[in-house]
Amino acid sequence: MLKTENLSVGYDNYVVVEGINLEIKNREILCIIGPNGAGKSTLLKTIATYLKPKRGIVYLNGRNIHRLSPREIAREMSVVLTERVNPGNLTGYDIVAIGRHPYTDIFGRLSKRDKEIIEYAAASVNATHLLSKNFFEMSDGERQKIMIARALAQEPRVLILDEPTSFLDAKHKIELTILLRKLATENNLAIVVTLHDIELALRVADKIALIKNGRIIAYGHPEDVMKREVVNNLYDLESANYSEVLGYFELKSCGKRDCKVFLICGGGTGVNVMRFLVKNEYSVTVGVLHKNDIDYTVAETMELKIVEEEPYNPISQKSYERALEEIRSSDVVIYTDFPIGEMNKLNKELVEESIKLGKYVVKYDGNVEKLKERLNEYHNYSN
Ligand SMILES: Nc1ncnc2c1ncn2[C@@H]1O[C@H](COP(=O)(O)OP(=O)(O)OP(=O)(O)O)[C@@H](O)[C@H]1O
Repeated sequence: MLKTENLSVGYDNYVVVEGINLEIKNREILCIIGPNGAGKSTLLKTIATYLKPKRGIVYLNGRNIHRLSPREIAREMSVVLTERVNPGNLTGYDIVAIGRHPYTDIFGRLSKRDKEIIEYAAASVNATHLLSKNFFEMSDGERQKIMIARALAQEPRVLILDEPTSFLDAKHKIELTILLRKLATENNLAIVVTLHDIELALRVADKIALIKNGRIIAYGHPEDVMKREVVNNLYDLESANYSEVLGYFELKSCGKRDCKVFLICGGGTGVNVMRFLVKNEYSVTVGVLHKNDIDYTVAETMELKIVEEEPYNPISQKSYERALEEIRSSDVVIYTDFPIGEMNKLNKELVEESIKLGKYVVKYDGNVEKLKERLNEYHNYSN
């Protein structure tokens, strides 16, 4: 449907991104990801013919898009940019109806079918209630929905969207990304979209292109592309790490606080405790964790110290001893309500041993406020 060949994009006297070779077929979503100012919008504007390429060609169905007439393009492709539009005193309906212009007569008269499509487009982004509202009275999120409905009313085969989720709340962000997936799969659309939400991109995109420093640094299936080093490098991350298993970031432990905590958990019961402790700059060691435990993944992403065990092996005496050694040098031991089985029963002994050693032992029962109170008690007591 859409292909760029050795494309360079930019403005009057400078190139922003060069050597862009991307291809998107119908039923596919291509997500463009990159830090602020990387050139994502510039690329989309060039594909959408609002800007001329500095070099190279954009093909739409095998034809150079920059040689097609605006009407020819409008019947194939619709574009939603982030720029604020000021359409004057128009209603949501009027705006969505603009999407029908490539199909109406010179007087812009709407047929019965046009009207049905307008209503269908609004309904598909949950914006029916906005059709009678004045555009200038809408919230940013409502405007965004109407602009997307306008693009859908155009019945495009290619849809270009620049940051379509930027003003939407969590529910509508998810709904919109699901809608994009549906439009691609069920309506055979080819969709090019820029998103800052990499977790959503990972979940809906068929292809992903990462832009940094004026070039595409990675391009392919998100599952192949979104590796820790690649994403960390994309955003020059220093205080967080991306995890491909979690599909998101975790803060890195800095351990600035002069309090060493040993956490005994497993099966995901430790995730919230780790997030709380890392946010509050505790120095944390976790164990004994099997390497296939989700708590291990989170701890490893946070770069916590881990006493680890191989998957599906019972905790060995060696790991147990290592954990005990860590506990001896810890100020506080926290344990969660972790499930106990043959593989991790020595973790229960670690809790008992911590009590015998006279450590300040706290049970986390799922309530962070209570955990915080117990830790404050410890701090007041130890001061
Ligand atoms: N109209 C313009 N004229 C000249 N330079 C521009 C223009 N618009 C953007 N730029 C510059 O081009 C570069 C890329 O901008 P662009 O808007 O494409 O980035 P982006 O990746 O979409 O960023 P963001 O994530 O912040 O939206 C930036 O350095 C920006 O300052």
